[in-house]
Amino acid sequence: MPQTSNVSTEHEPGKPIARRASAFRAILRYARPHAWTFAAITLCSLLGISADLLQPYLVKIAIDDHLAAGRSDAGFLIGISLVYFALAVVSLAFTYIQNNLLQYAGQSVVARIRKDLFNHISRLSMSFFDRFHIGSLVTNVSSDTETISQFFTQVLLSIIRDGMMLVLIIYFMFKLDPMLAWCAVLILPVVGVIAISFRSYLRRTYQQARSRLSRLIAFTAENLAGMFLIQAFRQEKEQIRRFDEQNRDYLAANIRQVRSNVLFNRTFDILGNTALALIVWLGGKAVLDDTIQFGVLYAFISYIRQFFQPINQITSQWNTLQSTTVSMERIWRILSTEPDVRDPRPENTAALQPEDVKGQIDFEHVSFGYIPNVPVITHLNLHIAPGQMLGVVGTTGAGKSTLISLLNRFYDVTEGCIRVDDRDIRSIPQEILHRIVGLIQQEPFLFSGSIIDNVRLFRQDISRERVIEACRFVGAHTMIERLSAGYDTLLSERGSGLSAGERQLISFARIVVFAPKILILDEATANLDSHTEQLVQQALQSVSAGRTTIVIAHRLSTVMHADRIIAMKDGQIVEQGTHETLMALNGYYADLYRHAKEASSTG
Ligand SMILES: Nc1ncnc2c1ncn2[C@@H]1O[C@H](COP(=O)(O)OP(=O)(O)OP(=O)(O)O)[C@@H](O)[C@H]1O
Repeated sequence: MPQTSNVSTEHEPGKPIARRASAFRAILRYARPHAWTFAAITLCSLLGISADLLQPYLVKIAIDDHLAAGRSDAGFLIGISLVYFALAVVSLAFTYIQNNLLQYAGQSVVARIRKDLFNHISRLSMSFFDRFHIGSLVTNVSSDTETISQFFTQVLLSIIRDGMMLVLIIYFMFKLDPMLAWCAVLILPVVGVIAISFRSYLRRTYQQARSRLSRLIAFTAENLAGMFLIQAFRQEKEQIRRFDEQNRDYLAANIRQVRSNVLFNRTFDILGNTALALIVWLGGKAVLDDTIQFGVLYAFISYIRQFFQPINQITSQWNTLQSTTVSMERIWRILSTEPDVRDPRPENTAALQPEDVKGQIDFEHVSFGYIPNVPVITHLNLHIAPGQMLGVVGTTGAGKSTLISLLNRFYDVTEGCIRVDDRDIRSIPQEILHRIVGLIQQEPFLFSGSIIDNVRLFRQDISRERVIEACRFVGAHTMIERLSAGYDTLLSERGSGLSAGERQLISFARIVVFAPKILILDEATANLDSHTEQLVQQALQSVSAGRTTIVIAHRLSTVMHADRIIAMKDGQIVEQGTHETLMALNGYYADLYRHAKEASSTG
């Protein structure tokens, strides 16, 4: 089957470490164009840290070589103070430059990832959207990219800056006193063991919190979209109960995550303080025994304080690193998903321009199923002549919409082929195919924006005059003129300020502007009252002239006047002909017609 998944699902077995590593490498490649900036950040960090770490050493020189030695060289002390001040300024300047560069590079990298992610999702096939929750995708585009941003702006800085700081502190400590330095450094393996043993637990708690948040977002989005239905069926209480349950789950997971983070960080604080106490005791004893000078102990205590700062930083960034690897993996899972429906290779591409298309459609032995081994369409043959209007009827689940999805190449056929003007649609680039085939759905989708932009789908090369002309053509002009700001009226999300018929007329105008040679209406008049349906029917007459038109309808009155009607059942065409010939057959279509009539007279 063509729709076998290329996407790993949440529960996919496999090699998580290898998968995580390849996701990490792939995301890191986004930093490549900024390699020089990252090199400059490293240099600035090195200079800033060196300036920081030289300060205790200067104090040591002042104490041991001058104050303790009883020299009264005020000029020298002033000199040391000035150098100390200059070092502080140098450290500040380089830290400032380094932070600015890092924010610039990090945010640019993430903006690029976000752009690629959105572009990629837009190109993915419908089968991908069948498998992925919209809520999860929203989380991927918004919060996962934000977590990756933290990696580039915090974690990477910590690895560069704190890593170098740790090495330099160890260098200075050994230079001052190897015995005390060994005591400090021996603590490092303990730190390592604690970090590793916490690692998998922290990752698990983080993953749990994330997946519960995704679930909560998906639930909220779905409920907001279906609020009409929830209220109509008085399901508010049940939905609130389910929301509460998921909200509590998320809260519990979040608290678990925060608790384990705090435990992790406090363990490090205790470790740091223990080391400090040890050094004060050992170092103090050594000063009393006169084996080291007081200035050395002072500098050593300063370094040991700073020693735990980078370790603490790196380990606390460890948590962010955990979240980042999860986010990188989730984003990479999407970025590495290949669309099931692909454009043809250049050598297989049919030379077909939308304006030259006549509009002939052929389905040849077409079979298809959404799920492997569950066929929805089987060995279907259908010829539609250019300019013909074809009505498609059938009971629910018969496969009518699937037929349309296949013609649009939202999915690829499993067997057989579909041709437009004798060209296999798999040889037509999708961009061209979608200019040839226009689709009007039962619930036309309108974006937040003006009416003008909704008709021309934000394409600035389509003039306002052309939009107005199209609206006049479908009979929407008077209705639009009556709106508060006419064509510039801003529609709220999904056009909720307009009636179903008005939204439908706007989508007809869209078709006129984009002028596809083949027009598909999927139950486009199902939601309309009879007066609005009449308006839309008139618009349909005007719009379908000169176009091959396929009309899927539950209301058989919509397709009665079609040139030909096909009646579908279980993914096959069981009858076809004009309304009159099908009625004369007194078979499946006639049955549907009678049922529809009875339903409308009792309704
Ligand atoms: N995205 C999908 N994933 C899995 N199965 C699907 C999907 N879309 C449709 N189906 C199944 O395919 C079959 C045909 O569905 P289709 O939507 O084509 O029927 P239809 O004739 O248009 O029905 P209706 O008149 O109710 O819209 C149904 O059994 C349906 O459950």
